[in-house]
Amino acid sequence: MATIVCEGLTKRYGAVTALEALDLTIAHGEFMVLLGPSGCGKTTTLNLIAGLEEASAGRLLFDGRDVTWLPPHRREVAMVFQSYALYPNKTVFENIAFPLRLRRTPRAGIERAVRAAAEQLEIAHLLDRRPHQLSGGQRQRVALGRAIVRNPAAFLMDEPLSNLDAALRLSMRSLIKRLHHQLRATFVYVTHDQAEAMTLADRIAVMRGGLIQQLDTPEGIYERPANLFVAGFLGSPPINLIEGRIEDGAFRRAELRLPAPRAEPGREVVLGLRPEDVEAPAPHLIPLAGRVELVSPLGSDTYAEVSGPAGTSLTLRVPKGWRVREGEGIEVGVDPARLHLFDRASERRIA
Ligand SMILES: Nc1ncnc2c1ncn2[C@@H]1O[C@H](COP(=O)(O)OP(=O)(O)OP(=O)(O)O)[C@@H](O)[C@H]1O
Repeated sequence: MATIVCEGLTKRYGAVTALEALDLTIAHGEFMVLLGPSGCGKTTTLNLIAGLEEASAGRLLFDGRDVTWLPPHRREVAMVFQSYALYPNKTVFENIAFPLRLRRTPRAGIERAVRAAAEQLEIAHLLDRRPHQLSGGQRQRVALGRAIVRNPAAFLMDEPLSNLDAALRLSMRSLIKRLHHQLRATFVYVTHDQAEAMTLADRIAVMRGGLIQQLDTPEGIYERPANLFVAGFLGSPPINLIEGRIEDGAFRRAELRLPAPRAEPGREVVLGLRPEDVEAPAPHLIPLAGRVELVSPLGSDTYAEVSGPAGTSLTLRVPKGWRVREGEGIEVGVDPARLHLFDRASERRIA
């Protein structure tokens, strides 16, 4: 296990700043997910931690020890890539055994470690095969096995599941979560998939443009997004964002009026309402009415595109048991405590 500390970690490629003075502490045994759109600096961060790239500025500490200039093989971290990076001519056994052969581990030790990892990953029956005789999911298990036998202080994973189909991604996600519980090692995991981030992470660092936008638990990020970018990036279907102004302790946009007691008057704001934060109307809820334009039944849930008050277009989750039809009216209730409010200019959360 290792605590990983990034202190002002910066990476420039010529004029491009891929990572801007990143401060991040990853605790012993923590599952940290770096989440963000393409080009936000996730892979750069992981490569710097692995030692595959050199920092332009800043420091990297493992358990208090400065490793900024240590070569990758002396960092005791294991990297797992999207592409698996297996040796095509070696068997599964030899692929997993490879790092131990490099270390000149005695044969009995190799045999024991490879078998144990293969059992853990449920690929013990595949040890004699070669990579081309395996499915994508099995190949990724081999890559994980090769990482496990090294017994590293930290596992670094760069989009390890993105080459797999949806069903397999789900089962591999569970496997990785189980491995984290069993191994009790520090995991740093890069993805642009919000569902993967939410289900795996102890904490998520949401990144954009080489900067961390928010660092919090999955619940914290979802319930209290720090800014408009984070609010829009997490949630499927995405959060409804409505521009308006604060007047008399309320959010106002034409005839639409919602309580916003904590915001200062005159402020230009954006109101956030998650599609699932509506329910059947009730006395303690604010009524919200509109016309159903489109119904999307997804099996477990049904969503409606609704033309709402003040020219808004909203996506709402239809309350359980309701039947809604396109072209008809709909009225739901909104709990004011579930609304999000952001400053329009700074895009930061107000309440
Ligand atoms: N070797 C390089 N030379 C020049 N620019 C680079 C290099 N590697 C990365 N960059 C730039 O640095 C920025 C961050 O890249 P990085 O790969 O860390 O992003 P990412 O969030 O991992 O994206 P993706 O999900 O697409 O892999 C991008 O603007 C990218 O174009």
